[in-house]
Amino acid sequence: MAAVSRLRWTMKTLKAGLQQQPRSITWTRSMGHAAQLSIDEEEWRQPNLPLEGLHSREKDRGVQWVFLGCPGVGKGTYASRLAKLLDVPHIAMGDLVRHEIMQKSAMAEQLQKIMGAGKLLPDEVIFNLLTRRLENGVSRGESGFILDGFPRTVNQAEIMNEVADIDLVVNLKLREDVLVTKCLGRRICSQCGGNFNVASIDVDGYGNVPRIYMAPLLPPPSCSSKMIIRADDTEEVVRARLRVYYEESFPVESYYRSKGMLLDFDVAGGVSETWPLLLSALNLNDKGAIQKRWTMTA
Ligand SMILES: Nc1ncnc2c1ncn2[C@@H]1O[C@H](COP(=O)(O)OP(=O)(O)O)[C@@H](O)[C@H]1O
Repeated sequence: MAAVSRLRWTMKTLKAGLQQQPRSITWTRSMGHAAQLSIDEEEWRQPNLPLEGLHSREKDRGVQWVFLGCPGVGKGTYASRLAKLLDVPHIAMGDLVRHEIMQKSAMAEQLQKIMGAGKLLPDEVIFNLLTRRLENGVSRGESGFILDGFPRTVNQAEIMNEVADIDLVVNLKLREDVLVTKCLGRRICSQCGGNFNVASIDVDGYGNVPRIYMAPLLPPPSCSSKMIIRADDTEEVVRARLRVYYEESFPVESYYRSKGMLLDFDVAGGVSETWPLLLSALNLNDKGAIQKRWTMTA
């Protein structure tokens, strides 16, 4: 019950946060460009995450985690796997937006246009969709969440911080040339909604950047004739989304890093290679149990 009332409270405050937005939006604009950020060395220290405490602090609720990272980095893939493992819902903001567009609501056309240009949607819309999704979850008895694609601006992170305890923020990282190839290779089954990727990636390393190999993730025969490509996965729009990420979302990494909540994680290759490394970085085993006390150091 504690989790339910907390979420209800969260929803109320999210709405209140929206009403206060004009003030915060001004603040975000002045912070909204990576070039204006000065990152001091303190911020780059690795966090001492209270991962074990996370379970003992509130035994009656699931984890409340956030996944950050550029388009194509694999947020959806790893967030959904972890959500299954930890028995919490995977809430992908992009999916909520696409679902809203499919409902052909009054604002669908406008949303489609903004999304099709690779831009961010207004916070009002985002909080509205998120609030609705969380409320539905509460009524179904859900507890905890892994958010993917939210928050994407410091303003969103600030409001979220006021209304919910985020336990951990996982920041997935991958070199940009691979991100673009991955986005262009994305395919979705129009029937079952499964996500696949036809890109075969094998790029040499340079300097400190390691070689990356990722085998394609091909659909089963039952899906292969039903593959569709997201309208915003063209090269032009992917590059626009990356630009938006660096300007608007990159500061969110610094925001959480300075709070000691951010876990940076380099995607090492395909799922079979990366997944065990991610579990290990999160101190989890493949049954979702905590392996050992979190001892991350600087
Ligand atoms: N938190 C958010 N704030 C504003 N717009 C969002 C947010 N999340 C998703 N969107 C919109 O939905 C689009 C698709 O999001 P998503 O599926 O998460 O794509 P990506 O592959 O870029 O991570 C974004 O380009 C943006 O237009």
